[in-house]
Amino acid sequence: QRITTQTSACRSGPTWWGPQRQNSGVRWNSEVMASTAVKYLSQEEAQAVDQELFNEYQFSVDQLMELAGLSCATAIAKAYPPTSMSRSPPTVLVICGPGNNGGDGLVCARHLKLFGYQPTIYYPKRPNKPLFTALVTQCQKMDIPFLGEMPSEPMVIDELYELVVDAIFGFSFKGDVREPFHSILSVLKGLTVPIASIDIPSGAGTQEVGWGRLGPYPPDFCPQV
Ligand SMILES: NC(=O)C1=CN([C@@H]2O[C@H](COP(=O)(O)OP(=O)(O)OC[C@H]3O[C@@H](n4cnc5c(N)ncnc54)[C@H](OP(=O)(O)O)[C@@H]3O)[C@@H](O)[C@H]2O)[C@@H](O)CC1
Repeated sequence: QRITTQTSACRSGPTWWGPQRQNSGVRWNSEVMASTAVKYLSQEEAQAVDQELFNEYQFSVDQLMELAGLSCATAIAKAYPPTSMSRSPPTVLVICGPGNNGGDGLVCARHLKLFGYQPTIYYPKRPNKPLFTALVTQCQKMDIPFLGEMPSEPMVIDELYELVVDAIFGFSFKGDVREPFHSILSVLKGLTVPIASIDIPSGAGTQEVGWGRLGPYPPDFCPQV
């Protein structure tokens, strides 16, 4: 079943538990499994999958975040191979938000570095939790720089980076975007370099399918586990 209700989270393939699982309210029939088309989950469905993985399958957030970040870096490397980019190594700006979507971005940056990219992270609002401080330390130990300020002009980002990873908000975004993220999204809207949004385009949480704050929704490229 193609899921085309409100606010959707992008998935690059069928979920791993097979076509018969229906606990999350998402049906995967053989037609869907055979299809290469992208499928979408509503915000509620994505949150239900999240709860199922934590509660029923007893995954930890660290496990899922590592898989999510690695999967996103892998998808980016397939869509934008280092050899296809003009710089060597290709420069990537990873913008991380205050929740788990931002954590996915930190993991993604670490794996992008291993895949031959040169990531730089902007992480303006950092939760004071061991998981996130550990992820920051791991990036620092890999000599991934953190920006003190977001460039205020889209043109500056276009000149410095070949790709931007949007790891600002995932499926828990709601309401109107608050600062500093409102200004950040305004800058991102003016970019010409590609934006890879993790899970969903940030700010799309309450938007109808068809239009997100970062542009047409679904976007061209939106990796997830
Ligand atoms: N399910 C899975 O299997 C896995 C899911 N994973 C990932 O987790 C993501 C969901 O993570 P999440 O629940 O932490 O929420 P997320 O969207 O990152 O942001 C929450 C933060 O945003 C803030 N905020 C909200 N609205 C705002 C506004 N209008 N303006 C400004 N701020 C606003 C809010 O702030 P608060 O309201 O608390 O002040 C809070 O700090 C999911 O999309 C996927 O990427 C993987 O890590 C693991 C595997």
